[in-house]
Amino acid sequence: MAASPRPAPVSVVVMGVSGTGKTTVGVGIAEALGCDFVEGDDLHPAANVEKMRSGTPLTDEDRWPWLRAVAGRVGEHEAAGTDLVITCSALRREYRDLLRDGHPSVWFAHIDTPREVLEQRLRERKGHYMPGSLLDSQLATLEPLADDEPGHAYTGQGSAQQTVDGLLAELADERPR
Ligand SMILES: Nc1ncnc2c1ncn2[C@@H]1O[C@H](COP(=O)(O)OP(=O)(O)OP(=O)(O)O)[C@@H](O)[C@H]1O
Ligand SMILES: O=C(O)[C@H](O)[C@@H](O)[C@H](O)[C@H](O)CO
Repeated sequence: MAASPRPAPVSVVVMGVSGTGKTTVGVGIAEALGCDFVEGDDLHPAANVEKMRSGTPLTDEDRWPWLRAVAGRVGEHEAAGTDLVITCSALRREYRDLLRDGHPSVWFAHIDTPREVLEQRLRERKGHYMPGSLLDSQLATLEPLADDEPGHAYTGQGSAQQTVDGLLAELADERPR
């Protein structure tokens, strides 16, 4: 009997504004899938990190090299045939189109969290370079997923585990493993 074909790899891009829970939830999704987790923030050029630390929003020009680095990681996993979970704010449609270009494995998991909850989380979070003052620009830049983009938006209002489980259920529905 022929072995059943392996499912095509999936690259879950956990997206959303600062403080929405990308890292927390992304780690949980990667554990459940048993795959690599990559912190997309670690791929920012040092100049971008300094800019955010000083409270200045990034521009498109600042973000392009970073987005290309994120896409590069997706490409490496596709070439190896392995699943991946990677965090990347991916706030605008144009950014997501770049990530998806030539990368059919990409599936966007948008964590959509109300502003009041985000403010509270950013106030309580310690030891991170991203100041809460950048939340306005993050929310103003965010373009929600359109119907023709692969992925799903899920509320980040519940516990992190609820968000992990909700996104995994959508993924299982849309990209059966
Ligand atoms: N229900 C929840 N889901 C996710 N994170 C939560 C939740 N409740 C509290 N948090 C906390 O919110 C903070 C922000 O989460 P996290 O760092 O994962 O967000 P992020 O989207 O990766 O942020 P950034 O893009 O700024 O790095 C953390 O301190 C996390 O522990
Ligand atoms: O596109 C952006 O403005 C940035 O990627 C930010 O979203 C940060 O990387 C992240 O949120 C760090 O806290």
